[in-house]
Amino acid sequence: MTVELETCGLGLVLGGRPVLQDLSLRIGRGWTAIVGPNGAGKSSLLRALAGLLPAASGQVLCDGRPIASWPGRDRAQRIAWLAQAGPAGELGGDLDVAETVALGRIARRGLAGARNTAELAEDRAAIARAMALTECTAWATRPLQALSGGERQRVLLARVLATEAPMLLLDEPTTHLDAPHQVALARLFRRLAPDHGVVTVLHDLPIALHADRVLLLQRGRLVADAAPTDPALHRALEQVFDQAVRVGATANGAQVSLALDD
Ligand SMILES: Nc1ncnc2c1ncn2[C@@H]1O[C@H](COP(=O)(O)OP(=O)(O)OP(=O)(O)O)[C@@H](O)[C@H]1O
Repeated sequence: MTVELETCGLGLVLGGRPVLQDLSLRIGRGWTAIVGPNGAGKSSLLRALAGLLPAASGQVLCDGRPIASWPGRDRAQRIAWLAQAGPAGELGGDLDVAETVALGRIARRGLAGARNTAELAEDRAAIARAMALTECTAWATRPLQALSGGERQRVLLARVLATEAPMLLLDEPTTHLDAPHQVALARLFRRLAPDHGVVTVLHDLPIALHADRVLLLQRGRLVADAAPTDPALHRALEQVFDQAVRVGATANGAQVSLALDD
């Protein structure tokens, strides 16, 4: 199954203020990175794509139908959403790691869960696969609350992967991850990209520039939608980030450096 999300002239208003304005784009298969300054509207766009925020104007379509018209279970089987990492205390009470990952299967099947032994085997295999992909198998019986920030982030990613949804909307998935696990995650997104939509909000530009496509938001507007190799994107990034970064083309794509010198 593949899923296509589309925003048509999307506008969002939060707390009486416009947060997104007149945003039109289509997202299907491939890895799309959403970047931009704090408050640009990245998380709000992701939540709107997930059907979690109502449009003030325009609309969000999932496979051509308004996102709000999809029954919850059908939508959950198509789209999985990872929230921005919050304090540990906000997360599921006393659940252990395997139970937390298994919540991804409840999102897919509903509370009744597997209806027969074949579905139960599917659930177990999906949970094991997701935990292996994020390298958290060894912690299966540890309480989620007892993990470090980076370990917890990997478990929450595993929960999203366990849904086996074809469209993954991930808000700052690299938060708390060390460099090797950031790289592992970028490789995973590349591996998933041929038959999934993987949409990641990222502050980490070096990682974002390994996506297939980069969306640059500024003050609620889309200012660039381009391949990471596009020099116009590099110029737009330097401008939007107020010359605090320098972006240049390399043989393999693009390179980002921080402009620390005066
Ligand atoms: N519930 C809310 N009520 C009022 N304003 C909100 C609400 N949520 C977000 N905003 C505002 O909407 C704007 C966009 O927020 P959003 O979280 O989408 O930005 P972002 O690009 O993801 O930022 P960051 O990089 O800091 O995570 C911000 O100005 C924010 O203050």
